[in-house]
Amino acid sequence: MTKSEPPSERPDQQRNETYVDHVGDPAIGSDVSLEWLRDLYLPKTNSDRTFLDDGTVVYQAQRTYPPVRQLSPGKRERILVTGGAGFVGSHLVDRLMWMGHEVIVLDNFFTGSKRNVQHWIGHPHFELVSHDVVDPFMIEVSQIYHLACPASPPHYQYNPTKTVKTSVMGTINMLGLAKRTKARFLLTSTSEVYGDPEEHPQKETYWGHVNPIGPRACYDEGKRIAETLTYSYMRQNDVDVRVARIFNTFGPRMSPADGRVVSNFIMQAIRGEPLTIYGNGDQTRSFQYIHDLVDGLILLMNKPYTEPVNLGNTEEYTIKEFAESIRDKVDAKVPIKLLPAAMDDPKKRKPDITRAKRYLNWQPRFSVRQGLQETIDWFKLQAAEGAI
Ligand SMILES: O=c1ccn([C@@H]2O[C@H](COP(=O)(O)OP(=O)(O)O[C@H]3OC[C@@H](O)[C@H](O)[C@H]3O)[C@@H](O)[C@H]2O)c(=O)[nH]1
Repeated sequence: MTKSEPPSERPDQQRNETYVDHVGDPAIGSDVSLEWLRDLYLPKTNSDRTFLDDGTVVYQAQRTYPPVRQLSPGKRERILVTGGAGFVGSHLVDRLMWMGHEVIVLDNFFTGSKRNVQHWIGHPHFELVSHDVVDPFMIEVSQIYHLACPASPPHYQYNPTKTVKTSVMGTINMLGLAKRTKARFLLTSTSEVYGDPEEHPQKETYWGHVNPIGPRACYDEGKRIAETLTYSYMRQNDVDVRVARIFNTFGPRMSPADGRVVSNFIMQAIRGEPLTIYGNGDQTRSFQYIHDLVDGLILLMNKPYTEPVNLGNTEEYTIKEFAESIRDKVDAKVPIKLLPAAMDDPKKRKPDITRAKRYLNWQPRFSVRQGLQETIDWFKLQAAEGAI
């Protein structure tokens, strides 16, 4: 693999923050250099495609795959990742592949994209299956990371009944599979189970404040029942379970049409359009960079802790501050436009990560600043290639 330099602009150094160049945990073999990961989504050269002057693109068959660790067959897990072609799923797949495991991805490509995992297609350790988790799926595996579900508010509200079906039937199907194969099962739940929280920051012991009939309910309540199902299978059927409650996460491979705040603001700034704030911008969110989340998910899967665990960064911003910070970073001279507030939009959100620290020895390493720079670099590359 070619050794690449860190990006020329390192704003973290301006604030004397540490520049993260390694992620993962050597104790479980998930440690890897940021260079290796960056080569997958921000390659120095495009070895797999050529853009021609007539506006066409020629994709070439890849001759070599990214290097992966050698793992003895006894240590190699067969891992199913539902939603593995999505934003979070594809980064998780990259890391599991790096670790030397065998990975099977299920995705219905509603919000996921084949392009996110194209660098693994044909690899002897990798399989991509087009399948909707609402329908049962039979396979022999030793671990299941169950991610499949639209996660951005516009996507999950687009077809709310389908979102509920995905959470309920999809989770039953995957828990059934875990029960039959005795696979360890990890549910990716969400900070949205806390609703519009009356406790701040949110601890895992907080029961939440969710409107069961509002526009967000299909996702919030869907994930809450997915958690209920997970612990029912644990108590009733001895399924070995893990539950991660994921807080706002961003990074390369977020779909530009995703509709979440990070991708919206970056795309708007790059296009020179006003940044759209819903409400007055005083609502807060705490944003974590994708590689931190992946570290947390793999640690959780590999530790014996079965209660829900918050995974998120504690750096909390108002949406107004966040808009200004993205505008500065992209160096865009665009106005901010206030739009009506979204119904039931949580007014504040910040994780208490004491549990993750104690039981997983995990805490975020990336500053929002470094993560944003890498994400902006990625969106700019997509725009330059005409992909967005
Ligand atoms: O263009 C935009 C988009 C969003 N926003 C605001 O920015 C905040 C964050 O919105 P996002 O859509 O990014 O994400 P939300 O926090 O509402 O939901 C997210 O929560 C946690 C995850 O499980 C999910 O990925 C997602 O549901 C909200 O207050 C929203 O109203 C804007 O002001 N402008």
